[in-house]
Amino acid sequence: MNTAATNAELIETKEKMQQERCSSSDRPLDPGCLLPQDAERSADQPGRAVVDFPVAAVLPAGGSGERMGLTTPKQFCSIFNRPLISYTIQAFERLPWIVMVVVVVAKDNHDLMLNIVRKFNHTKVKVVHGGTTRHRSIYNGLQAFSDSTDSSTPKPKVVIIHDAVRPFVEEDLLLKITLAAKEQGASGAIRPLVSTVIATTSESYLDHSLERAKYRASEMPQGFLYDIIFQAYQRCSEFDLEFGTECLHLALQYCGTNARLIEGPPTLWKVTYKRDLAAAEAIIKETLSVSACIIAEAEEEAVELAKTLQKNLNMMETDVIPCGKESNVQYLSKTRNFIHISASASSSLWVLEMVKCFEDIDHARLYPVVIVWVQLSMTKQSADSQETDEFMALASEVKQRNVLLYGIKIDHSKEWHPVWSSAAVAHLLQAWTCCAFRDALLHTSELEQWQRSLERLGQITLVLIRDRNMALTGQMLHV
Ligand SMILES: Nc1ccn([C@@H]2O[C@H](COP(=O)(O)OP(=O)(O)OP(=O)(O)O)[C@@H](O)[C@H]2O)c(=O)n1
Ligand SMILES: O=C(CO)[C@H](O)[C@H](O)COP(=O)(O)O
Repeated sequence: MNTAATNAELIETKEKMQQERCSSSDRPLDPGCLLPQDAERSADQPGRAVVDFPVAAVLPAGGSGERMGLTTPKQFCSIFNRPLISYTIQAFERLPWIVMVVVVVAKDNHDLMLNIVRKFNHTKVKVVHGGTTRHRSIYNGLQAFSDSTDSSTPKPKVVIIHDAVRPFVEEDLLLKITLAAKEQGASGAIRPLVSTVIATTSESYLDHSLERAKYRASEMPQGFLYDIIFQAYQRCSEFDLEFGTECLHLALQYCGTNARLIEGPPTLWKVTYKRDLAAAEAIIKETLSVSACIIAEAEEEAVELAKTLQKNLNMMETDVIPCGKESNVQYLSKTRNFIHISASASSSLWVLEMVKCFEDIDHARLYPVVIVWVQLSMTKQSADSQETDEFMALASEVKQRNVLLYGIKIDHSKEWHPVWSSAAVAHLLQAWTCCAFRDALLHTSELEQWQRSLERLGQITLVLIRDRNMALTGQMLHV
């Protein structure tokens, strides 16, 4: 960036980002906000304005994640240095119409949870202690609202219950669940069954099988009028609290409330096994890499390279903009991937200024931001060790602030291709009499080489952005 952005511009950008986060824009910032199926919004989508009553959420996070088989409970496992539970909290907290998020954790994890809340600046969270089963934990979470002496947790009209280990939940669905819960008393998300459900005998023989098309998998989120679900938990049996797995069932059995069922997207699935963590990471990566901003320095070659790279990155939405304060700041709110193209040796000032802007608008708090610095080298010199060390040091400095910096050097020297410039071949070439033929041949070779370099540049840039590999930051790759 040539000139630092003014505070007013940054404040404006931050406000714009907040509006975009809260709006139904088609390219939101946060994974969870943008999943392909949500682009197809149904015509009967309820409007945001209709939520004119208090809505709170209870996220049970008091389990130990036995099926995951790790020592850390799955809700505290990290993706991009951020625990899963924080992604789920954010999915609720970002919605202005959700006033409070009660997170239920085991007593031993209380401090860990408070640290997460502090570190990721969650502002609507209240932490309460869980019980020995999921139902007991949910009940504890609901009780947080029943204490009339605690003004920090006023009783909501509708409460949404959602497992802490289901990080991808969209506003559309939360709205539908909330409105259906208000109208009907209870509502829940469902999915078609993947496998057929069968009943077995005690000797492990088939007893009978269910007609798959008639049944659905019960997922989360589920919504309830607070008074109904709280009453259901007060009335239910010890057996229910110990062995039950379905909140909708409690509302039906103990309050006579039939839940309205709403089909949700496949991304609602519950992180249960190790492979689910990898799947969650893949979804986050995919969502973070839908777009990029290519910023070209003023040199003619840099601008040309930017345009070519844009063509080669056709799997992503890209914009090419000149390096300058307005454009740079404006684009901060649109993507978390930046490709800076320059023909000069150092971009460290630009990188530091960008990182400062990210900090000012809190752009890298929740998700890592990628900067790929593409250096167009007009001479055939390879980077000296001081240059490499400086780049490494810069990358490790900005990594502390969740910015992943990678470098790619692309050689565009006017010298001949190495194969042709060997002494022997050069000698032969000098002997040529037909200069025009010789020049044409050399030129073709250079062009092919350049073409290959451009293709590799596109491929490597895409991989760096998609993979967001922490270990590769500070590397200066050569194409
Ligand atoms: N005593 C419990 C048990 C579960 N949960 C929460 O309920 C959600 C769904 O439960 P599940 O996937 O079964 O989580 P775990 O019980 O942790 O997993 P496992 O059954 O593999 O041990 C999770 O967010 C989990 O933390 C809870 O709050 N309190
Ligand atoms: O999908 C659900 C429907 O309410 C629950 O998340 C599920 O039943 C939780 O059960 P468990 O803790 O045994 O995995």
